[in-house]
Amino acid sequence: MENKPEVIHDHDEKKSKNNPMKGGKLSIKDFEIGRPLGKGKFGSVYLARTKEGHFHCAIKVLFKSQLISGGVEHQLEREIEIQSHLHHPNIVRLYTYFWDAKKIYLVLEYAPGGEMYKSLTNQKRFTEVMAGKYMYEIADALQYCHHKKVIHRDIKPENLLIGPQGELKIGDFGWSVHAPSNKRQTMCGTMDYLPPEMIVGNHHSDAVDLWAIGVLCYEFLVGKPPFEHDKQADTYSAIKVARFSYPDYVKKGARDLIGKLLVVDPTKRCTLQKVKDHYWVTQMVETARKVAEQAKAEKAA
Ligand SMILES: CCc1cccc(CC)c1NC(=O)n1cc2c(c1)/C(=N\C(=O)c1ccc(N3CCN(C)CC3)cc1)N=N2
Repeated sequence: MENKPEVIHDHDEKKSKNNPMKGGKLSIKDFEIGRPLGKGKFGSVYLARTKEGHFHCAIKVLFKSQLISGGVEHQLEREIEIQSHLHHPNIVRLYTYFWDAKKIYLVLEYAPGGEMYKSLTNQKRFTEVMAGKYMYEIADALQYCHHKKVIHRDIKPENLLIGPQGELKIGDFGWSVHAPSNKRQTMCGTMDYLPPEMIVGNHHSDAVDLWAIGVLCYEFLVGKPPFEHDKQADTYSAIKVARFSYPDYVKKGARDLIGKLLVVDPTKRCTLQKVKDHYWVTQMVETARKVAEQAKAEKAA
């Protein structure tokens, strides 16, 4: 049976032509662009679908000029390098990217639930069940990242999205690095999530993400972060000694978990496995599962 390279080659050629996510050189012409989904500092994100196969995705359009004036082009390179190799249900997939003369396009997984911070703002604060379920999901995603030696370093509601089943998805790896790192970039935006070791300027490890999910859990339950103060100096001094208080409605289980994450000494913080196994988290995940099951049963009835 003679070898038929041209047939095999054509077959591959057809596959990559039909499925633009595979192999073929992509351009914005391969997509139909839908409504704008969000606006960020360096660009906007649009709902999109491939012309061939109608594959739904989100395309983030970044202007080269803005990246250069922001001095963040290598940060984008790192973000692409890191996020394109992460495959986890609670992390937004970066399928591929391409560029033209003026712009860079990131083809991302579409998260139809929208932005976590808007959901938190609209609801003021989440129920314990939602907060506990989100804590399990983000701990699972970060455990996967840390296992691959990736530290996120910028966990906060603004970088989180909501998936088709209401699940949390980490949407942005702009500040992530390969561990261990003592990279000190000029931080922009809020310092509410900064851990003591990043303020004092020491070498920091993946434990910075443990601190951040402690702040996140508090903000999910209370509607604002634990160290928020009008004056930046007050925020810093509260963070350095982990000084914060709870409103009365925050219950024992949640206080126990947060208290094990917001620990000044990074080596003493609760591990991600212990977060996933924490009695409050497992209780909330189980309740969320039952509520979802009940809702599905009612829908089917
Ligand atoms: C440029 C945007 C940006 C800057 C910085 C960080 C991030 C990550 C969060 C991003 N977003 C980003 O990369 N994104 C990647 C994404 C993505 C954003 C996204 N979806 C949405 O943004 C979205 C927004 C609203 C929405 N609806 C609102 C109204 N509801 C009634 C129905 C649902 C539904 C989906 N899917 N993949």
